[in-house]
Amino acid sequence: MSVSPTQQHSDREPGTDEVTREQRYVSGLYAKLDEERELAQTRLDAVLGQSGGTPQARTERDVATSTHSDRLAQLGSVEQGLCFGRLDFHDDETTYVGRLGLFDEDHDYEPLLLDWRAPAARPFYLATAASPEGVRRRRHIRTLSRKVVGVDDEILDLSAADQGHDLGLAGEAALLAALERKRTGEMSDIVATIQAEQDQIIRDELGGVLVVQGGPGTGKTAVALHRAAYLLYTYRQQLASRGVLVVGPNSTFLRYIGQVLPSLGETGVLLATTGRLFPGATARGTDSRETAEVKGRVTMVDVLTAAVRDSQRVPGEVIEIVVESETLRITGEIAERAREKARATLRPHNVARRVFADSVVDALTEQATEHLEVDLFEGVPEIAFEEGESTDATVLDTRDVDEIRAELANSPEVREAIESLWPTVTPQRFLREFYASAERIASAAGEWLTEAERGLLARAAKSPWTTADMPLLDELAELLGEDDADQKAKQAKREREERAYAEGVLHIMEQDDELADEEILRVGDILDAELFAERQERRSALTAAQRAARDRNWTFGHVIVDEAQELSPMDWRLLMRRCPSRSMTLVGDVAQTGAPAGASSWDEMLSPYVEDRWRLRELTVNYRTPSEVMALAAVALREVDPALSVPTSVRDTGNRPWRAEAAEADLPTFAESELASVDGGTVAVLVPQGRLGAVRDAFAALLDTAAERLSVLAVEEAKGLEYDAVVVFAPEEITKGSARGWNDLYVALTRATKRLGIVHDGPLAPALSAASEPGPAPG
Ligand SMILES: Nc1ncnc2c1ncn2[C@@H]1O[C@H](COP(=O)(O)OP(=O)(O)OP(=O)(O)O)[C@@H](O)[C@H]1O
Repeated sequence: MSVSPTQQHSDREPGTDEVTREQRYVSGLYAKLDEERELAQTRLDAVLGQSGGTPQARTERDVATSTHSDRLAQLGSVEQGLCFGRLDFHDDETTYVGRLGLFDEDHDYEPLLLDWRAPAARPFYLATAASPEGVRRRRHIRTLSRKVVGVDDEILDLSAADQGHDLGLAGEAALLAALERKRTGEMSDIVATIQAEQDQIIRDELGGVLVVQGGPGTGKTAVALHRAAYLLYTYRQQLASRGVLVVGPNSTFLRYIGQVLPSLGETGVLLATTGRLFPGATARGTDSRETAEVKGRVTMVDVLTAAVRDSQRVPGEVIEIVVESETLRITGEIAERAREKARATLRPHNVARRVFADSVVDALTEQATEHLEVDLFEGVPEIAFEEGESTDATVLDTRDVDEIRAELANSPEVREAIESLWPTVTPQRFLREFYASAERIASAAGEWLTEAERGLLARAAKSPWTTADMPLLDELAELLGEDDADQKAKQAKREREERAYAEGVLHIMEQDDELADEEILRVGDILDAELFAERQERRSALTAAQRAARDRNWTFGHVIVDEAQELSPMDWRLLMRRCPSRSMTLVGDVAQTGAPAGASSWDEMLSPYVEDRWRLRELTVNYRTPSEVMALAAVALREVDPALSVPTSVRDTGNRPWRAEAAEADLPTFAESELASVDGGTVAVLVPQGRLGAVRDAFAALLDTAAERLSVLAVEEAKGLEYDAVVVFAPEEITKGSARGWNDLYVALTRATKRLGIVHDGPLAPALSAASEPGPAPG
């Protein structure tokens, strides 16, 4: 059974004196918050005011600066809704719950406010009348800025246990108020009203792969983001240095969720689309669905491997190189031998190139020294060898040979010849040249792709990168590798220097310690030089997230993927490289898969990486979409898979979805009427990809005046988003747009928080017609 917004369950209507009482406490908390801010600011100012001093003093200052700045940012982010809950226990204890922890230093650091992530705050989310966990009353405190505007109480005794809470909702009044609010185009946090099934997921252990499956609007995105905040709070030491990565389907979606983590006081999380996960290339173009599907197949690994091998050439004709009037020859045999040696190392292409080059230069050196010896002996009368005298005595000693070798290796002609046979190449250049050559595509992909599929890969060298290219570039980066021997030597030197410096600092600090107190743990006991050097690096001005964004080899402490069903097998290979520890949270809904290369089962998606070692949690309650809208969406879901059912909606609105037959040009009229109905809320018009251009043209004038509240999007772009009212245009065309057309329509129909309408200018499936009612006439 759903609960209508007017049916809010407050067990007792708390009077105004309760509000006044809570105001007093909440005002005290804000006063404490101000005090903490002032303290952090004073400390920061003091540190910033200092200058000069020893290297140790500078290091300490840097650490202090970043600590106080972080604290200030955190204290600044919790201003809205600082305190949102209170628990009264049977033993007369009272606890307040909020966005961060505040303590009373004058009274033994007694908690004034508990951070929502602290274990002691858990009953706020989990306690029910049937299992109250010692809680007598749960109170939601509603605030506007610093003012308490209301409280909602639940008394958790058994008499309340069967009061129709069939969805097991905690804090229904506060929850329904949160769900009824107008959407602004930015997602809000749900910290005050997290439900028990969501809390279990948020606080699930850090290790291993956790899959969260749930229908539309069940809070998967919200849960994923709160989990990021929870993990950073609970495992800060482990995660702060490696960072947490949150992957979303597109940049509109990332903008939509961008404010949630900062509002929870967390700024060190890297948000990215897969199109941004290859440093050094940015996806600006789009592929057709068919091309994206081919590029996403795991067989692309074989194709690229073959393409890289094809680039390791044996010359058709002997390459002649004239060095100091001598003609040296790279024959097919020499190149073949060098290639075999280099491939036998199993090293990536650019790294194995040294072996190839060495082998060719060796062969050329042999030719050159042979010539020289012949020249030296020319005209010298033959003298018979004495018995026992070596017959292979050479005139050139090893130093001469080394010199000749070095000269050959550095000669531009030799280098050019080697480059033509085994080029040093970046992933970007390789892929551009590959796409631009039908011949290379045919040679590498002949065994794996049909002619038509190969045709989909071909494109001009100057075309922009696409999202589906990113995992291919990443794969190539692995296959090609980087000959970074010189860079590594420099890095090792820098690390040695840093360690020596850190040892110096520790030595000074230890001397101070010894003078101070023999009993106290000394710095060296708890921090060795290596760790200290690492920390030095960590406190560099960049956060882990920022450093990770620039480094392809960065591995994250935890990776969260939203809309995980959309990722292709090639995307997964890239992501798994970024998270060798396999500490991951994957949230999605296989019924909403739109990408042709996306997954239809979690098992199929994950088994190549973790076999069956992943755990599944499900979300079953829909917080976004009212039940009337879900009844219509269920029509689309049945077409996706008759065995699936829609999640249960928390709310009814009494508004059945409407339908109207009208042309593209009439859409703005419907949108205007929806804008009026949602009174300041948001409206989206979702259309088939092929009609987007024409529909946007029709909306040019309206978008000028209502851009803040109105979006016109192709269905694919609406993934993960929500609006107060949604108008879906040409549903038949959406379903016919791709092999996953019904999934796309299901996504479109489940974006509305309040109202849904369908406009069609072609036929409408009878089941869709039956689940809606005739709506307004156009104009
Ligand atoms: N416990 C909660 N309290 C208040 N609001 C909630 C709660 N859980 C979810 N919501 C709200 O429900 C809406 C849907 O949540 P969310 O976008 O996370 O769902 P989703 O499962 O990711 O949906 P989809 O698969 O359709 O993208 C959001 O507005 C979210 O804020």
